[in-house]
Amino acid sequence: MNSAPDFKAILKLCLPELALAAFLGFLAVASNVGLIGTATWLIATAALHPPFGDLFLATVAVRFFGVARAIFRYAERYLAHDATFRWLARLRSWFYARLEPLAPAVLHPFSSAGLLSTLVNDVQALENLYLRVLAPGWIALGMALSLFAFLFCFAPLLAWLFLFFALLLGAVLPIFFHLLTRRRSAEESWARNGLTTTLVEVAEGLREALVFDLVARMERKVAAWRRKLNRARYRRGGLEIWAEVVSDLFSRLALVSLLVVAVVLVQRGALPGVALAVLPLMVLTALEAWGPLLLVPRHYRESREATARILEVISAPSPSPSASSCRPDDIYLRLENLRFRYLPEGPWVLDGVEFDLPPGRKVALVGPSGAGKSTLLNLLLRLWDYQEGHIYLGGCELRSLPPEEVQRWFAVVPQQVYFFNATVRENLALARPGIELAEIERLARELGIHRHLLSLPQGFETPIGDRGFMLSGGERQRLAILRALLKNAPILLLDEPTAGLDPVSARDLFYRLLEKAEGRTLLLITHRPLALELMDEIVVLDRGRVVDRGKHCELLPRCSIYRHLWERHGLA
Ligand SMILES: Nc1ncnc2c1ncn2[C@@H]1O[C@H](COP(=O)(O)OP(=O)(O)OP(=O)(O)O)[C@@H](O)[C@H]1O
Repeated sequence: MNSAPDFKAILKLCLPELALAAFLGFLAVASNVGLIGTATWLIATAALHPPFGDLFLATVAVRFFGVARAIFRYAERYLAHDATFRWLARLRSWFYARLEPLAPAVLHPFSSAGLLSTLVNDVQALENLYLRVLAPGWIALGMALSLFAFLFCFAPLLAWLFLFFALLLGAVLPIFFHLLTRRRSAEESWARNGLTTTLVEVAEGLREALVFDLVARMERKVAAWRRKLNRARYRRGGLEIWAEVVSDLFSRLALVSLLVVAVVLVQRGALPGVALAVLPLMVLTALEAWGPLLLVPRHYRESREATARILEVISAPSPSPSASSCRPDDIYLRLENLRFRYLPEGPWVLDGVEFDLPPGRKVALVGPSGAGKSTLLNLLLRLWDYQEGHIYLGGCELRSLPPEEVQRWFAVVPQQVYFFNATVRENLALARPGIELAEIERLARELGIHRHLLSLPQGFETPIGDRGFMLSGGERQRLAILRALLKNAPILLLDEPTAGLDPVSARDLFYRLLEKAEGRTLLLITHRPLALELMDEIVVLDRGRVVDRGKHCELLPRCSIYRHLWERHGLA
C-alpha cells in the first residue's frame, strides 16, 4: 500500500480476514442461544412425560449445540487474535515505511514522545477496532435479525418486543452513555498523552535534571500528570459502572416484559405452554451478546482519534520527488542561488548560496556559528528540501532524485553522530553490509585509531550502548570518521569531524583522513581553523550568504570574518 489511506481504508484492511472470525463468533452465540432454547424445551416437555421418541431430536440438538458452541468459540478466538495481530504488524510496518522517508524534515513539528506514542499506543488502540467495535456490532446485528425472524414465526408481538429492547440496549443506551462520558474520556486521553510525553522528556533529560537539580521538580510534574490520569479514569470508570447497572436492569425488564406478553399469549392459546420458558430464556441469553455494545461508541471514537493521529503523521507531504528519468552522469555538485528556510514565514537560513564542488576537489565551508553550514549539509543529503534555487548533482536537480539515490553518493560525519545500541563492529558494518572485520581493522590502523578501539573492554565486540553513550566524545568521533570512510562513497561530507578531540589528536586524525580521502570529493564544514591551508578552496558563509571564497593565503589578509576565525584560535 503506497498512498495514505483514510479511516475507511484502514477499516477495509482488516475486513476480509476478520469477517470470517466475526461470523464464527455469531455462530458461537447462536449455538449458545440454541442450546438454552433446546435444553429448556427438553426439560419443560419432559415434565409432561411424552414418549421418548418425541424427545430424541431435542437430545441430539442439545449435544450438537453444546459441542458447536465450544468449537465455534475456540475457532473465533483463534482466528480473531491471529488476524488482529497480523493486521497490527502490517499496520506498524506500513506506518514505519511511510515514516522513514519523512524524517527529519517533515517530522520536526512532532515531538519524539508524540511519535513514539503514535507508533506504539495509537496503532495498538486500533486493535479495539475489531475486538471491541466491529465484532460485537456484527454479532449483535446478526443475532438480532435471526432471533427476530425466529420469534416472528411463533409470535410477532414477542418479536417486536425483542427488537425494541435490542435497539434500546444496543443503540440508545450506548449512545446516551457515550454522550455522558465523552468529556471524561477526552480528559483521560489528554492526561495519558501528557503523562507519556512527560515520561519521555524525563527519560531523555535525566542527565540535565541531575546536573541542574531538577529531579524533584520533574517527579512532581510526573506525579501531577499521574493524578490527572487517575482522576479522569476514576470518573469515567464510575460512569461506566452506572451504565452497566442500568443496562443490566433493562435486560431484566426485557425478560419480565417478554414473560408477561408470553403468559397472555399462552392464555389466549396463541402460544404453546412450553414456549413460556423457552422463548424468554432464549432472548435473555441472546441479550448477553449486547453487553460489549455499551463501550462500542467509546472504542469507536478512540480508534478514530488514533487513526487521525497516525494519518496526521504519515500524510505530511513527503520529500519524495516526482518520477524523474535524470541519472547523474558524474558527481559534479553545483549550487545556484540556493535559498532555504525551515518555516514558511521564517527567515532565510540560506540566502542565494552559490559554489561548485567538482569531483576530487576539497572545499571547506567556514563561518560563524549559525551561519547555515549544517543546514547546507542537510540539503545536500536531501534530509530537507530547499525552496528556491538549485543544487545539481551530475547535471540532475537534486530535488528530482530519490533520497536513497542521493544518499548513495555521500558519506557523512554529522555534527551529532548517531550510534545504535550494538557493538563497535556492528555499528561500523552499517557503512557497508557484509564487510569483513579484517578490512575494518586495516582502515582503522591506517587512520591510527586501531589502538584506541582495541583498548575498549572487548575491542571491536564492545557493546557501546544507546547512542554510543558508553564511548567518550573522542571515541565516538573516531568511530564516525571510520564509518564514513568505510562507506566508499565518492563525496565525503564532514561536519566538525574532529570535535571532541584534543588539538593534537584532531590534527593527526584529520591529516590521515585527508590521505585516505585522496581522490574523493570532500566538503569540510567547520568553524575551527583545522588544516584549512590544505583545502583547494574555502567558502566563507555568514548569515546564509557566501561572503568570500578563495585559498587560505588569499582570504587571510582580505576577509575579516575568516581572519577573525583564526584570531579566535590564536593562530593569525
Ligand atoms: N530544525 C530547525 N528548525 C528551525 N531552525 C533551525 C533548525 N536547525 C537550525 N536552525 C536555525 O538555522 C540557522 C543555521 O543553523 P545551522 O545549524 O545550519 O548553523 P551552523 O552554521 O551549522 O552553526 P554551527 O557552526 O554552530 O553548527 C540557525 O539560526 C539555527 O537556529
